[in-house]
Amino acid sequence: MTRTPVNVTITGAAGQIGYALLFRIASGHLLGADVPVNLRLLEITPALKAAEGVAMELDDCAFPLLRDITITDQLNTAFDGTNVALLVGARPRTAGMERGDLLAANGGIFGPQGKAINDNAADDIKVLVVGNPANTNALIAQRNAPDVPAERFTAMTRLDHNRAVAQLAKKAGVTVEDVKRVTIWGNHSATQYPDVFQSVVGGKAGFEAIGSDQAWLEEFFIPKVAKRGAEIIEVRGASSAASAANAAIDHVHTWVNGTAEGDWTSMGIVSDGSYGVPEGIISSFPVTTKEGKFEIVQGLEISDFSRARIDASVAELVAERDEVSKLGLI
Ligand SMILES: NC(=O)c1ccc[n+]([C@@H]2O[C@H](COP(=O)([O-])OP(=O)(O)OC[C@H]3O[C@@H](n4cnc5c(N)ncnc54)[C@H](O)[C@@H]3O)[C@@H](O)[C@H]2O)c1
Ligand SMILES: O=C(O)C[C@H](O)C(=O)O
Repeated sequence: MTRTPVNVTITGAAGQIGYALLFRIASGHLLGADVPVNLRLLEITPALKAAEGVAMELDDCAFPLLRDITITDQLNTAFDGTNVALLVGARPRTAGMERGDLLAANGGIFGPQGKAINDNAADDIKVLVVGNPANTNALIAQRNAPDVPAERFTAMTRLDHNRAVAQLAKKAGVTVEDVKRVTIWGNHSATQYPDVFQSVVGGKAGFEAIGSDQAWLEEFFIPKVAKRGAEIIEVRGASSAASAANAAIDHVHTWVNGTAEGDWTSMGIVSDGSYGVPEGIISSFPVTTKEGKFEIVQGLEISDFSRARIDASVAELVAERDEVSKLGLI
């Protein structure tokens, strides 16, 4: 194999999502079965030993595509020549913490990481932020990387997208491949709006395919998808890990390799003002991707029902942006 390896940096590499992610990256699921990778694992100092243990297991898999593993607690080393950065490690919310405290704690992580990406990463860097609050953490990183094109910073709403697809397929009695054009709008939080009105399910308009069941949509589907993260925490006793890692793989794979003809995906991206979402915030939109670039799907008709829900989630993002701005993080 003669291809130059792609440098992939994973922060929080010794955590739950890291453990579910690394083996799939090393076996070719992120970038393709013919793309060799170098892995850069960034962890906080106390977790370096655990990261070494994960690296030992990666070695023991003898993955043909895995060329090199670097384990470090140094930002400049972690992002040196990085082509793809998966920013997973974050400060979780703990008891008694207000939103402002959480944003400030994460600002201390994502600001310096953005700067290190700015100063060290490869010219074609693509960044996916998974660590919560993902949209605003991505905004902080992006604003601290003024030399990197803003569109290279994205936040993960693919897990929400996949959750919506799965619920729609179940309701309509079709397979997940038969569910297309679902959109997650807004924030990766309970205010997000999973939109079925543009979707195509089993070849029919999505709303028709769910029996035009408005009550199911409002009382079951929307809260089920928007609050699924909390439901997983309650039932599993820990936040989603394998499904989050799977969504991160899907997000980058789709970004690099393109969306299927006639379909789209959902990504948290810097708004260009489309659909009335204020320019500059990182909000989820319907996007198509091709050759490593994405475009917002334009011209969708937005009903009053959808508009109110998009606006509510966007208002939350604006409030988060204002808060991190007040804290001097952007
Ligand atoms: N966007 C989504 O859809 C989505 C879904 C699931 C989870 N998440 C979020 O992903 C994050 C990680 O989840 P997890 O289950 O892997 O958590 P985890 O606690 O198991 O692992 C997090 C890891 O990050 C490391 N870390 C903390 N600060 C760091 C820093 N400054 N630099 C490098 N590493 C650092 C920790 O040492 C730990 O190993 C959480 O914020 C979680 O809420 C997001
Ligand atoms: O970690 C969380 O708070 C939940 C997570 O973002 C999820 O959607 O599963």
